[in-house]
Amino acid sequence: MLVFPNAKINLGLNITEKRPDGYHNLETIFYPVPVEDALEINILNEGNEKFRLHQAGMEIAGEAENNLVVKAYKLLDARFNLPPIDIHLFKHIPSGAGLGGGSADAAFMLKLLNEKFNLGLATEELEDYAARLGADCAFFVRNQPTYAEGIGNIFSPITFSLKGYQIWLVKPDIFVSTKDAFARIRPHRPDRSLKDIVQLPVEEWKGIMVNDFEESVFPQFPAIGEIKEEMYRQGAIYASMSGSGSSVYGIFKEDASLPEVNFGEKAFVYQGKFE
Ligand SMILES: C[C@](O)(CO)[C@H](O)COP(=O)(O)OP(=O)(O)OC[C@H]1O[C@@H](n2ccc(N)nc2=O)[C@H](O)[C@@H]1O
Ligand SMILES: Nc1ncnc2c1ncn2[C@@H]1O[C@H](COP(=O)(O)OP(=O)(O)OP(=O)(O)O)[C@@H](O)[C@H]1O
Repeated sequence: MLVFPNAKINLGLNITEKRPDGYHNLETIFYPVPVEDALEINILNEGNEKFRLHQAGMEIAGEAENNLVVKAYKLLDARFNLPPIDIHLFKHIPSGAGLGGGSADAAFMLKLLNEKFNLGLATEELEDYAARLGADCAFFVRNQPTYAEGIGNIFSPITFSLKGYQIWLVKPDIFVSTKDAFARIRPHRPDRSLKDIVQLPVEEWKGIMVNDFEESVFPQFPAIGEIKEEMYRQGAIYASMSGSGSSVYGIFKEDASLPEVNFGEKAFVYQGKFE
């Protein structure tokens, strides 16, 4: 069975307060984007290990045991004693990008196992398991536009669509530490909730819908801020960094023609349409 875990972007991100446990409360909107990994599982009929992970595409750091698809398998295996599986993961979503690629893989693995082995888990149960693997992981179970609050783990659905608009996504070869990015922020409550802002026409988002991380990340890594400026120069109706970076997206009208711009040899660039 083969699935295509997709990335997400954050539409706005307000860091509202620092909590006694060191984490931060925030509000953001997760929106699915059609940049995808590929994930396949088959029953493993040889050898005596529980799983084998074959990875291709972009490299990700760390041991197989730490891969979130393996963690997802182990989580359900502990309850259901699953058959051994052969896992093929093709990475296309850049890591450390604020695109949630690892979380998407994990959530899609949970859904895949549920279906392949007829585990009968309801959506809510899948979300509970996903939440144990990462704060934004549960979003990918439903994979619908979602307003998130708390530490990014309390969800409510929102109805609006970017269908028809184009997206231009760039991840430069720059690593931003999420932990450091949070540490540099002075949390504050926004004047207006994202829930309201997102209902305005996209043309009106500029200057109102804000990602608080930009204020701390752009001065440290000016090249990331320059990508955002370039997108506006090229006619974006809205542009922003996603999550704590380092990726930046621009939203363009359906009929805009997007140019080829060199953001560096190692940059990841995607141009496509929202589905
Ligand atoms: C900023 C977002 O990208 C928004 O989508 C995510 O909340 C970040 O999620 P993530 O990359 O999975 O980050 P995690 O691995 O959970 O957290 C990394 C570090 O960021 C800080 N952290 C994270 C989430 C949060 N609500 N408050 C925090 O202060 C903590 O120091 C934590 O140790
Ligand atoms: N299947 C996986 N794909 C990518 N990264 C994984 C995976 N499993 C574990 N990881 C680890 O998770 C880290 C974060 O990867 P991820 O792709 O979720 O990036 P991110 O852009 O930081 O996501 P977020 O939007 O949650 O901040 C990687 O550095 C990697 O070590």
